[in-house]
Amino acid sequence: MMRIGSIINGEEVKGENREVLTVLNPYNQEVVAEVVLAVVEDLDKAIEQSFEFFHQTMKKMPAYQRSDILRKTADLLAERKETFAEMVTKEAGKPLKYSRGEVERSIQVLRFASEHAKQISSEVIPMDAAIGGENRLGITKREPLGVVAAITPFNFPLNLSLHKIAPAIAAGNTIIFKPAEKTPVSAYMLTRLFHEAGLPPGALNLVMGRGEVVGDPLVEHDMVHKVTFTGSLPVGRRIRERAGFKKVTLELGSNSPNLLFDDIEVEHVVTDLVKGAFVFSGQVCISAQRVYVHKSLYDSFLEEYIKQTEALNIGDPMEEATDFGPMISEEEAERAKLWIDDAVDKGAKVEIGGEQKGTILTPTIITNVKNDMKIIAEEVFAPIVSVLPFETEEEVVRMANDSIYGLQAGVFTKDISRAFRVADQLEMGGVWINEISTYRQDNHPYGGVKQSGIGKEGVKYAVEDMTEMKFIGVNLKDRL
Ligand SMILES: NC(=O)c1ccc[n+]([C@@H]2O[C@H](COP(=O)([O-])OP(=O)(O)OC[C@H]3O[C@@H](n4cnc5c(N)ncnc54)[C@H](O)[C@@H]3O)[C@@H](O)[C@H]2O)c1
Ligand SMILES: O=C[C@H](O)CS(=O)(=O)O
Repeated sequence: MMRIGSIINGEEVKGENREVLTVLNPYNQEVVAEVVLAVVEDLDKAIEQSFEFFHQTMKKMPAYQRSDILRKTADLLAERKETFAEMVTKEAGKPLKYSRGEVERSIQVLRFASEHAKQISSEVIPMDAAIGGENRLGITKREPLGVVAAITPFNFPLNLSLHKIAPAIAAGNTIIFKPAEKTPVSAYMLTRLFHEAGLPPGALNLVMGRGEVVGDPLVEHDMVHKVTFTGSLPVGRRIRERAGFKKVTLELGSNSPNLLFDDIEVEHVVTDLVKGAFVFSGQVCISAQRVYVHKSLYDSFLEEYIKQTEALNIGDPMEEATDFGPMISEEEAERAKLWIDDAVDKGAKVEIGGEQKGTILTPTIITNVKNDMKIIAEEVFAPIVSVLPFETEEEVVRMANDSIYGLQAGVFTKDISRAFRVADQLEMGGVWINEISTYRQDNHPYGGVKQSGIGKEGVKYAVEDMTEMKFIGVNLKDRL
């Protein structure tokens, strides 16, 4: 039996009088590991150590060393790709082929960060642009912040953790890493990997703990300079309220819309949208939740969407051929099923799916939906997609924007003018043209507007948010 704990200054904490959490495989309920959870005293020790290490060592570490460590971590992860992918599948229930995809992306994130560590550059200000600014020199520098608290969700336990840890190291910060309770083993393996690649243990401390126990003390601690969080809206809101003057990045939820105009080839778009709505059972923050289809294509689209959804291979996520596996827990599957029932009670029609047994909720397409239904108004975070007809561009933009969220959208049309016009009007952090909302590359700016979040990730942009700009001016007149 694997038994793991927090890693503070390189030492694993498995002492007495601590709660032990059992990690279960969401597909077959087999025990994956036991985790000894941190108490608040462990957290305090980790933060104090991290603060000390930042001031003594990390902020003086040159860029080439930080870059080397990130590159070596990428190399090690590439060597152990299969072991990491299997662990993500075991603890999160993600089909193996998608876990492999997550590891591939994680390697790239590390490589982007390794390259960017050497590119964090300054600016020379044209001081003589201001009256009296002659004979003055002005430069900016980007300085690391100090201790960064990285709080992460279960759904991409490697990649979304790396979107915080890798830029933090590139920028020269130290990190307190608080992973999701459901997926602590990949977080543990990742932390060990960094240390093996040469990152001094004090630069990355792993604190295993329940959000409701260690969350507030971590976010409120005076020695923490920044909180970067990916997760749900209620927790994000709580963090925002408690963080005080700290810098905060919040990557939260969404009910992403996809807009299909009347000039598209239905078949290919359907293939992408099957993946876009059902990959990892819809537990993706940019999952295609609302699909707006021009009424001239609506019937043919729906028929093809149902046909291709029926062909998904549902089963054990460890099997190579599996497209679709469990949700993270039975409670989550039951919660999503209740949302379907609520919609049906209000007049919606289930076109396919909607059957729940244990952690499996079959891929579900729903029509006849209205804006007051939870499956439209809230983030479903489950394999449920709604298909809605529209007539005019103005109407569909209004429907897509009628949401508290604004993370990412997809717009499909051959008309380039319309594509840009619509992209401009959508209240989103990101808009893809002729690509589904669920697509993300790890080097573009990524982050929501409205209640989808604050700040941007995508390595270069996260580094900006994890550094402080300092101005240094020089009076060059000979006055001394
Ligand atoms: N925008 C994005 O980039 C993005 C990416 C992935 C997931 N998400 C969102 O994440 C959610 C699903 O993930 P989840 O169920 O793991 O989210 P969650 O909010 O339940 O948990 C996320 C993390 O927050 C911690 N936490 C819980 N209470 C806390 C508190 N009071 N203070 C500090 N931390 C606390 C948890 O322990 C976990 O580590 C969805 O809403 C999804 O949209 C967003
Ligand atoms: O769950 C939301 C994530 O941001 C998706 S991805 O890992 O960035 O593709």
